[in-house]
Amino acid sequence: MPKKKQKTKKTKKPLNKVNFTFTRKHKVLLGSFLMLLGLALFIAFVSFLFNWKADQSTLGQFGDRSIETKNWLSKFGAEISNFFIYEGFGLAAFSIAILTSLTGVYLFLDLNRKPLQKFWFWGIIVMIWFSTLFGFFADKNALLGGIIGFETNTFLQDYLGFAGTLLLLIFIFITYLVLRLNITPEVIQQYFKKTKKDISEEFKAETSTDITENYSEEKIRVKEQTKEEQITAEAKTSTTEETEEKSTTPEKEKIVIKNEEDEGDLAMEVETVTEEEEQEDNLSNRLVKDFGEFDPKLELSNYKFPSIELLKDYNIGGGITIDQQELEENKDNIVNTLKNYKIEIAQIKATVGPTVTLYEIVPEAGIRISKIKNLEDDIALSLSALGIRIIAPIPGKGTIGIEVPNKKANIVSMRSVVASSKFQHAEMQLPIALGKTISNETFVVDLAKMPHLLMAGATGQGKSVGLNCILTSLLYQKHPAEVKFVLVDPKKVELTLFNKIERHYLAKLPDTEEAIITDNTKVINTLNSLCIEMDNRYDLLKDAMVRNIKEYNDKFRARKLNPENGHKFLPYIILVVDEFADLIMTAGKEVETPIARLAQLARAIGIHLIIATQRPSVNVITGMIKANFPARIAFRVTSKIDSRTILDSGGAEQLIGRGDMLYTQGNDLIRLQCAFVDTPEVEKITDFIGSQKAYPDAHKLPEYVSEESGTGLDIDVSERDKLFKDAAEIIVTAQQGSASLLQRKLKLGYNRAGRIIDQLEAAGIVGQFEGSKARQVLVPDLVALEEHLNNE
Ligand SMILES: Nc1ncnc2c1ncn2[C@@H]1O[C@H](COP(=O)(O)OP(=O)(O)OP(=O)(O)O)[C@@H](O)[C@H]1O
Repeated sequence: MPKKKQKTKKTKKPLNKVNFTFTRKHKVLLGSFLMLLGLALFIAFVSFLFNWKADQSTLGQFGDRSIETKNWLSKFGAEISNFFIYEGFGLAAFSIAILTSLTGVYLFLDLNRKPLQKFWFWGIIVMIWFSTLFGFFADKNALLGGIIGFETNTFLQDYLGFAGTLLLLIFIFITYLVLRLNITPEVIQQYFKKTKKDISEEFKAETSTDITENYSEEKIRVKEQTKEEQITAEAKTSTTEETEEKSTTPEKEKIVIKNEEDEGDLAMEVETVTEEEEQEDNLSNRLVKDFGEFDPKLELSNYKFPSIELLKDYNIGGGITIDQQELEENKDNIVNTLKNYKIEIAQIKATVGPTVTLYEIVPEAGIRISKIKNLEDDIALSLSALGIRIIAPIPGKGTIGIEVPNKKANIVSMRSVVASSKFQHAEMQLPIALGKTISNETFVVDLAKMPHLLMAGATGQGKSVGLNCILTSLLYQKHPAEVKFVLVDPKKVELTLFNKIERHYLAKLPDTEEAIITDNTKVINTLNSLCIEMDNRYDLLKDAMVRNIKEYNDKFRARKLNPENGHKFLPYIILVVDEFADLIMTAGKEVETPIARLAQLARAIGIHLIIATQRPSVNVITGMIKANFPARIAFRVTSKIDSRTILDSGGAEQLIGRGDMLYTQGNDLIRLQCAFVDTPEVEKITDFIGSQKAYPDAHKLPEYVSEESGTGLDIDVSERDKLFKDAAEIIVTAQQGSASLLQRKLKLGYNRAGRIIDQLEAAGIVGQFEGSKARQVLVPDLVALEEHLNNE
């Protein structure tokens, strides 16, 4: 090492002309001088380019003051420019001016001198190189390369010829790039990769804000990602992408840092590791770039949503109409009745709704609201009208509301609510246009936020219409890829129309004929199957490190989840049970348990329940069910008790039927007129959808085999599951004895996967159940497995 140091020192010595024992003042002076000298040279050189011919004759007569030169720096300029440019290096001589100024700057600012040496060294090389190169064109313009350039060029050409000289110059150029600028093929490659990444990131940031939201989560996830996942992720890419993949692996970048402080020119190589690129993120970027975001609708990309024309317009004559006389009469009636109870009114205001008119009363000061509340029944009697509901006080206002039904109710058509901008522009996951409020506003709710709905009402009060209204709302907003219905209809008539859209929108158990479930035992299987689906979805969400279905699907769309690992786009699943009472009476706990389980847990994974019943008695709507269904709809019921069961308060018994309803999502009661959609309208919509290209089959729910059909541990070889061998191979390959692995890889239900694991245990392939840990795999590899199975 010391030898090397000495050597380099020697080579550099001639360049180091500045005496650094100078004091600071000297340096400033010399620095300023050199800066200005450099500038003077520059000016002189530029001027020389224009005036050299004119000044040619004046050269060599420096002493003769009478001879004038055109150079901007006169005689000095002409002489020195001639020396450096014409007789020297040609155009490249400009580097002398630059280097002189630069030296001045270094001295002036008292900077480290090491870089300066390098500037001079490389500056002179560049100068000679350029002048030699320009020497090729000396016959065209002698100034280009100067005499030195011309001479060097001719000298080289004499020995190497034209091609040889050119090749030598190219070699020197490469030497410069490599040694001076540290440009190597890897650096160039790295640069392009980085630019590409930057562009795609920019693109990504613009197109998907959600992705940026998830970025930090994504980062954590990628860090925690197992090696196995990475391998499978990579395996997914085609062979052509493979080469690209290799280059995206974390890569060591060598940066040569030359320690300027060091005596001599000892270069130190510092290995820095470039920021680990996020494998999956990167892969997903590339996939998105190549194929675009995953589009769940692609398979039915030509699907057309039903048009609004399919719905009937019931209010051809315009909006809501009410008789002025009826309004006056009702007002007088209210005022007089209250007067009888010594309640004076300060103000009264009417809001006309589709079915009822709300009279808002401000009582005179000093009248207690509780008094009015207590007189509710008497007032209703005195007004002798059906369906009066008193709201005392109206939440959020200091007024009392009296709702009086209109003599002639206006139908709120489904068409009007579907066409409303509130519904059309609803930024909701599962928007439902329920109907109109008392002030005639379209009422739109998000089923995903509810997250489950309990619906009750005596027969003939509008329940079925209500269900159709909900289903129609979703058909108008959601593509078949985004939502699937599981319909349970013990009455066998209400929902049959939806059979036509089975292969578009319905989900069913494998190996069942009918998608709409009318048989109670099938309901139990379906509910349990939904529980399996729920568990599976939770596994997927956990694996994807997301909290809910929306985030999951966003991530899947952005191709950040690998389908090879069982990931898929998850449609919302909406379970609709018409006539729940019937079901719970016949099946009891067997139905209640999975329903309660789903209601408790399914919100995050996109399974929502809508349960309707005629009899809202406590043995139908049990505490457990009620607790998990915060959103309720009550149509007219026959008794206050029923109203309490469904709404936790009275009121529903005073409704007027025909779609008049109360809606609550846990706090306030909202009176709504349900939108009316008639069977022929539903038929038109389902016909329209049904006539379009469909999926090959209804959406498959996971298989559920009831517990009773399960067998003990000492399973007969002949009774083994048909997928036993496949399962064994998966378990042995992965060396991980877990049922969820089988669920994912073989797309099985939990129970079946569990049974196969039991069979594997009986066969001695996996060890015993060890609580939360995965079972031990007792067979080391596939060859051993083959032997093991042959020896049985
Ligand atoms: N929103 C509504 N607007 C106007 N009329 C309605 C509305 N909802 C229901 N009706 C009227 O009430 C009738 C009964 O409605 P629906 O069939 O929905 O009752 P239901 O509660 O389902 O009865 P059941 O429980 O016996 O099936 C309808 O045929 C219709 O005439």
